[in-house]
Amino acid sequence: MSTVIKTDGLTKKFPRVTALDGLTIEVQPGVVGLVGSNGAGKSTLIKILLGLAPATSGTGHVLGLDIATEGSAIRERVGYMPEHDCLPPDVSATEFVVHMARMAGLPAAAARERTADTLRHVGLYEERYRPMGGYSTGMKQRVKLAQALVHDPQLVLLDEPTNGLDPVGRDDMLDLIRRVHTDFGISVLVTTHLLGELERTCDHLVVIDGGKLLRSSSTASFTEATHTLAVEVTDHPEDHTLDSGEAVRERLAAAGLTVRPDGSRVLLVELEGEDTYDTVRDTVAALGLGLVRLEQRRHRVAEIFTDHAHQAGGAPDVHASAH
Ligand SMILES: Nc1ncnc2c1ncn2[C@@H]1O[C@H](COP(=O)(O)OP(=O)(O)OP(=O)(O)O)[C@@H](O)[C@H]1O
Repeated sequence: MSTVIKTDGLTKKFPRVTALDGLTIEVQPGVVGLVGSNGAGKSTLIKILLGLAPATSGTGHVLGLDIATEGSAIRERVGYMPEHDCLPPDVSATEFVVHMARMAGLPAAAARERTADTLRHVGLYEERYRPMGGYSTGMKQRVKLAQALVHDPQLVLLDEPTNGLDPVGRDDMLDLIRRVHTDFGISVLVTTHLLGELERTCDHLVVIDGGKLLRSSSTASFTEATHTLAVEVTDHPEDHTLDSGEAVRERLAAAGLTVRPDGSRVLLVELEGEDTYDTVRDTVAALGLGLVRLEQRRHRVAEIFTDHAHQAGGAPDVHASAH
């Protein structure tokens, strides 16, 4: 596997703010998430990787090409989906994507053929002949994705592609992004400030905050199992005055386990060994209660920000998504 993106000490200073601060990352082929709160430096990084803006210091390579000197060769091989709405309202998706394909150097016939293919791939059919001003946000995002793919790039950089979409639209867009890689073998770098959504879509996550790298590792290692059991119990079938969560908590604590409540009927129990499961099951049964859930908790990507905020003394403004 050859490295897709590599930066070393990449720094971008604006007069008032340092948008990237000595960023060193390495991105392998696949679907990679670039996660960070608003203002973390994601869009700045993308523009520098495309050779559209110079770095203040540091170096970077995209598909082995130097961002400082080989910007146009990078843009030939890389597709870019910008964050903001940038579609002319009076032209149709077909006209626009054909135009972008011609700009990328495709001959007229190939541009028309590739446009039809990519618009079909992103799920735009009859609507593709209508002016884009009348499109929904989801349709506009699809056109933006199609124009990033039309010249058959090796890598696409997608800046907040789920922005403005409702949960269903978001899931559709994330499925589409996953398929860009599985169907065409194109590598993807996708940015978001919504943490949960990328857990299912990406192989690898790069988390940045204030232009600095917080963590870069496989999605699996972000969500690895913890040593905590989540236990959820039912109410007592007859005794409605019983606080079932509290009753279980007292008995488990008396049995020597470390327990803390997490909401009214959920307890987090430190896993001491395999027999912790049996102790929980027996305790719940002895109280005449039922178990709704008994499972080993997984780390959420969001926790990296919480952990970091504890160390740094402030919480970055990152939103956990509804997933
Ligand atoms: N052209 C510019 N001139 C001055 N400051 C800039 C410029 N572009 C970005 N910045 C600043 O650099 C920082 C990083 O911005 P950037 O747009 O890269 O963040 P982001 O993570 O993409 O967030 P968002 O999703 O809100 O765009 C911000 O503080 C921003 O205000």
